[in-house]
Amino acid sequence: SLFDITLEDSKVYHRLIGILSRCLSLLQAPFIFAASRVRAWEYLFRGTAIIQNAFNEQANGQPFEVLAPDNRYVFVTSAKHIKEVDSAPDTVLSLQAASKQMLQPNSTMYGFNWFDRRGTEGVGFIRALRTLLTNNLPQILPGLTTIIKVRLDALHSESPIVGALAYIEETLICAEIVRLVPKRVAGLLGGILSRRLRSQKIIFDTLLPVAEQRCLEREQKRLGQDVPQHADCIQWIMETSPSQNPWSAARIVHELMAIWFGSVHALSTTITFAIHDLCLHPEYVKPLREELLHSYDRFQRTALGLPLLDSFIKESARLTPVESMSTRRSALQPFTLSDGTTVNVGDWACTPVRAIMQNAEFYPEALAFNGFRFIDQSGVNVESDNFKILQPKPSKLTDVDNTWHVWGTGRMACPGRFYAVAVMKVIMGQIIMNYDCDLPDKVGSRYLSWRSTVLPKHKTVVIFTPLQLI
Ligand code: HEM
Repeated sequence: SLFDITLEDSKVYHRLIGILSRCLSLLQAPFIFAASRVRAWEYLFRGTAIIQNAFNEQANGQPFEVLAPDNRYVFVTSAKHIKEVDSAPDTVLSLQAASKQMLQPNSTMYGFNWFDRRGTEGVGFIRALRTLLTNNLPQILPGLTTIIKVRLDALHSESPIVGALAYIEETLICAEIVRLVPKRVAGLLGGILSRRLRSQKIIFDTLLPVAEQRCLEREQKRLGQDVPQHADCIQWIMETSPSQNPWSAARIVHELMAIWFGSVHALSTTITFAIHDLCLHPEYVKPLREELLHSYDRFQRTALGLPLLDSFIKESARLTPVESMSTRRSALQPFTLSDGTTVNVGDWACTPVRAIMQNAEFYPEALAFNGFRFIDQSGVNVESDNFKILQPKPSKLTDVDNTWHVWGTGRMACPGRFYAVAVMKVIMGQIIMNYDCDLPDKVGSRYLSWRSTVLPKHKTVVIFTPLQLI
């Protein structure tokens, strides 16, 4: 009957549609996969923009995901989720495992291979840096001021000088290569590269005899002999290492190399951007110079003060942070946030530090440079109307909170931040008090972007003119 034919036809039709849509979905799956892989590789070159776009489009207080060739990143944005990440045990979400993946220490730090789990060999370095180094700043700063002053003079007469950052650059490049090649060849390639990298060997060989002497003195002290007193990081790292199983000289040097990496790169880049900002906003030079001439000596003696400079560097770090990703934790076990988002083994939980710091919800006139936005109005006298104190609450560069993730968040926030800020103030202070700076090309691009990191371009020129010559 007509009805039977129609029914039969419609069955054939539906079957055909079914086959067609299965074929399409079979074709679509590889297409979607290929597109997501292309996007993952794009992350290497446009990571900062990709994170920002994902934050703008998807976040709204919720976690969002970004893919890289070797990782899935789950960005958390709300105070609640940040707390959940911070409270996860070190056996589940690990900062050390994330750092290990980033730096590939086995290939870049002279065979150092630290444990994924934090605290396996103690966390003495926290006391060494957060407490002992910070407490000793008043003793360190006068000497450091002299070193920086002499070094700036030398740089000025010999410029351009490069090479001081070779260890950091070689470490990053080597670690990136090892991260991106297939796992089967990563070990072999890492071995070849590490034998060819000279800077890590030079650092290791230079520090080893010093650490050996300190270990010898440790032994002599144990036997009741008189030994020299040392107040420096080598000594503090040695003294805060596990007492049951005292570290060898090589182990101490490895720890120093890891800390060195973490400290030098972020510090030098942050200062470079702050110098650029001084050139781009010259109206800040006068009040900053006045503050320094009036209060630098006190700062040198106490490591405290200089609120205008503090706020200026903070504003520079807010608008040009070195990193767009903070609070990195690699999942050693699956982890689920309270909204159901999962972080699988090998994925990272992290925070979008740049996007949060440039969010108008937390920072009024978020994209405008306001060098004194963080100062406490009651304590400082800034005469010009050009300088707006925009934040509802004053804050310091060393602060850590849910809208300021430059130092990480929660219990693992950077223990070197008090030292880092003091060093930045010494360098910026010496530059502002002794030089006028100028950026001849104010409109050209000054940054390189790789993954979530922004670096100043080598070819960006800043002219330093000594003040007495003006
Ligand atoms: C501008 C300079 C610096 C920046 C932006 C910076 C930033 C950071 C960040 C984001 C973390 C991760 C915290 C987390 O994930 O919650 C960290 C950790 C760390 N930083 Fe810094 N840092 C700087 C300078 C320094 C300096 C100068 C030192 C040493 C003197 C240092 C030593 C460390 C150490 C040892 C850790 C690991 C902490 C842990 O495992 O608990 N940093 N830093």
